[in-house]
Amino acid sequence: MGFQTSHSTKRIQQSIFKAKEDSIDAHENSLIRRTTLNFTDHTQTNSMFTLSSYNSWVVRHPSALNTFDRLMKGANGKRIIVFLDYDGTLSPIVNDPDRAFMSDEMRAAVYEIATYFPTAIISGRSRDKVKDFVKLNNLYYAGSHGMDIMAPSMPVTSSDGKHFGIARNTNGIEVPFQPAKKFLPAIREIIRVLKNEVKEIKGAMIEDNGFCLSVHFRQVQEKDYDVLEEKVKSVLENNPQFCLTEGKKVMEIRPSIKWNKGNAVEYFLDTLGLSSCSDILPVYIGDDRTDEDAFKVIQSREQGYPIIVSSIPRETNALYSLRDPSEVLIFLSRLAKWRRTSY
Ligand SMILES: O=P(O)(O)OC[C@H]1O[C@H](O[C@H]2O[C@H](CO)[C@@H](O)[C@H](O)[C@H]2O)[C@H](O)[C@@H](O)[C@@H]1O
Repeated sequence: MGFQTSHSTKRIQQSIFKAKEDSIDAHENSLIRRTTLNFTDHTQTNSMFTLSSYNSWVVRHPSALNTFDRLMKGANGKRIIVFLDYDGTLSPIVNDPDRAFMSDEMRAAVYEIATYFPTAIISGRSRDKVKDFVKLNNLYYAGSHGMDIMAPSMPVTSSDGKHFGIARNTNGIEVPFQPAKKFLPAIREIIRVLKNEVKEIKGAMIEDNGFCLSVHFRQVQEKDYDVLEEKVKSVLENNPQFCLTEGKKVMEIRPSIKWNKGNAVEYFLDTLGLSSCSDILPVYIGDDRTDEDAFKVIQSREQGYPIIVSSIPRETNALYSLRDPSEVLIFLSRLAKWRRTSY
């Protein structure tokens, strides 16, 4: 890499660096678990340090399971709305993105939750793909990090002109809200170019997420990171209307519009007619950096529970935490039971 790096190059470098941090995170994660299981392990000193940093982090972001009764006390008389991320929240992170299946138990828990509370899944995946994984019809879906929303069929009442309401075609049939529609041809072209560019890099994979795309490198050898970075960089330089965000061993290319998972939460609340209600309690559960936008929105409303899924300490706008999808399942089951038994 030369000395005179452009702004976008720096952003890509930061992204790759953060993604490398994720591999450290994963390592730390396994150390935490080993410490829990085996105190005589020779990595004990490091692990103990990691465990103690987790313990001090969880004081600031208390477990939503340990504080469940307190949270439910605060929910009494309120209308709960549930927002769920998919990967890393409802399904465990796996090597092959096409095999990130959720368990039947999780599906049953989400189904029951959605019978009691308005529920939406907000994913970075394409809306169709996440729906294919979840396979439930009693909830709402937003794909492409909120850039493709199938919301309730209520008219939008937002007075600030920010939202455009539910679009309908001439037969009165609902169509999704898609604020990045005009970028579709460019996205298709970027996917075509990148697929061709990375085909020689073992393990690299381009995922079409509808209004954005993912460049996966979970299975790429570290020696090939730089060359992959160069390829993504040159595509971005030719497409300045797009930007890069990062997730777990993935670079995501998306249109540079001010629309994210936080806007999607606001949009759902608007279309549900709940935006200005003082008695609502949105619960948002997510594990990724892109979920931080939604955590911020919920925090700024000063009503609701933003919950991060993480088994390692992380900078976050969430107030509460759960360690992994298995804890998400316990939380959702307890929430359903609370609703079943308290009404
Ligand atoms: O918003 P999400 O539903 O959390 O989607 C974010 C990205 O999730 C997927 O990638 C991640 O999970 C994969 C399967 O476990 C894993 O292989 C990958 O390394 C993770 O980054 C999805 O494939 C991406 O397109 C989403 O953007």
